[in-house]
Amino acid sequence: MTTGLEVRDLTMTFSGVDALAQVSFSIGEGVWLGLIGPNGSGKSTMLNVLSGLYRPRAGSVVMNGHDLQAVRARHRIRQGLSRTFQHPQLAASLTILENVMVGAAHRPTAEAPSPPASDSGAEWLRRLGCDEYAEHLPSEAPYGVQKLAEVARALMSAPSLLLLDEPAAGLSARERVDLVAALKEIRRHRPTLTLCLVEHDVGLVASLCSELAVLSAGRLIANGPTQTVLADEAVKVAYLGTRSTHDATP
Ligand SMILES: Nc1ncnc2c1ncn2[C@@H]1O[C@H](COP(=O)(O)OP(=O)(O)OP(=O)(O)O)[C@@H](O)[C@H]1O
Repeated sequence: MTTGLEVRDLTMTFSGVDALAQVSFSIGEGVWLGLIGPNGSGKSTMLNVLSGLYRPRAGSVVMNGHDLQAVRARHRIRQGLSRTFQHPQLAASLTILENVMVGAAHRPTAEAPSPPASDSGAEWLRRLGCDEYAEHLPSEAPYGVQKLAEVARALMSAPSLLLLDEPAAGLSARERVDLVAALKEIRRHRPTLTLCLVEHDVGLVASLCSELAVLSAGRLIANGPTQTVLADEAVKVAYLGTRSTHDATP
């Protein structure tokens, strides 16, 4: 059985226009892949297809050897696929810690029903540097903490594949530094976690991901080791809109 994620010939069409056109790539188990591309290139559409919110017109998504086509969005989490959203979707009436604990209710059946103490909600909040807000409501916490709380909630479901949709969007420079530290902490504690990171901050992506996949107008224009992809002429053109001596490398 192949572990990790395999995306084969995915096509997603809105009103006759391909938001994704025959996109194929794979992410090996434990690999962190950055999915980048200009505005409107199809990154969020890809995450929505992977998480089952959108049904593709063609193609398949295979995770750890299982074809997810017939698996509904809400059941994919029990198969080990978890995600965050660009704008954190936390329950307003629950504390940050209570929100994080909600993730434990969606652990895969193969996992212990309740996480070990070393993987408790409080422990993840501490690792991600936001434990001081554990008992606060989301509205009382900084935006960066709300975004990290959503990541912690996703981790509580014990995913083998985590999809992060623009975790740095809306964060201050300081919060971005904290985010990178928090994500590195996740890698330290979950070395087998496979991660797909959608993000506009290419420097941040390059500091975390060993591989990149680049979308442009719904097509995959590059995929491979981070530094190789960033040196690719087609990638520079997609980002800068012109062939030039400027460097897309952060
Ligand atoms: N629900 C939808 N209905 C119609 N068109 C859509 C829908 N979602 C996305 N699109 C279109 O699909 C294309 C890809 O959009 P998508 O949001 O996936 O791009 P993106 O790379 O995530 O962009 P951004 O970086 O700005 O978030 C765009 O042309 C967009 O207008």
